[in-house]
Amino acid sequence: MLEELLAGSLDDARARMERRPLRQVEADALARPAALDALEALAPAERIRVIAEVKRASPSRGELAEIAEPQSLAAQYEAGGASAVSVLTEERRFKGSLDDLEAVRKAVSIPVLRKDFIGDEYQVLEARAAGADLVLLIVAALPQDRLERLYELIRQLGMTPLVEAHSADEVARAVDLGSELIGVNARDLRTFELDRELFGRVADQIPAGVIRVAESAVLDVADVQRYREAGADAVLVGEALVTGDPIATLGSFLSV
Ligand SMILES: O=P(O)(O)OC[C@@H](O)[C@@H](O)c1c[nH]c2ccccc12
Repeated sequence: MLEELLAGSLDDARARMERRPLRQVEADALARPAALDALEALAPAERIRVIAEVKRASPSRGELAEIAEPQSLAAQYEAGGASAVSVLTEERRFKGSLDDLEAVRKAVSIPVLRKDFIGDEYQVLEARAAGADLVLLIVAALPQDRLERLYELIRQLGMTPLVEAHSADEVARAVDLGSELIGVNARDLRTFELDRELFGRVADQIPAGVIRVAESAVLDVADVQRYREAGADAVLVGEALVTGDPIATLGSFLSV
């Protein structure tokens, strides 16, 4: 499944590149005001931080919510105390787009993450051209040399890579990169199975000073509490926010 998702995102990017050549996207990326400092926005604090996700659907959970105006949802996330907004830009299975990201970027003043299956430079440039401050890199989807190249490009463009792992080995690869922001996804993107204990098992492998993010299946306050106790600096939450009252849900998560 992960291979299929990555191939789909890369195909869609190639189709966009026919209309908007790399050099043009690069010029747009470089013309943007500087990216926001996501490491500062997500720095460990007394309270857990929330990265709130704009998510309409997913292959594992199906349709989640009609989100006609991603910018209004994101504004609610900011008002509710989120530290950053994640925007799914994958079109086929998550029903997102780069237009969603651009609209969100205009509506909030906290950092915005491009959440997609990133495999080439064009997608990274597009992210910056649309105003992203952070870009997700999924360790399981990329060989180490490609991971390193994309990681460096994200940094050169002034953005912050969020490096996502789903095993002890993948956490080791994320640490080897020198990553300052590491996400542990409870969901296996190959099988879609959940492992809620994974974060607790690998958290100690992440060096002090690196920001630790627990991702996926954070549905209630007890999940947030469990991750906080296991050492999470932040949680990345989609479903619970798009299917409920975002402000009230954020409030309860932030009171942990
Ligand atoms: O909706 P949830 O279970 O709260 O999950 C959010 C986020 O962690 C999830 O969307 C996600 C994490 N890593 C990904 C990689 C690709 C696509 C999606 C994801």
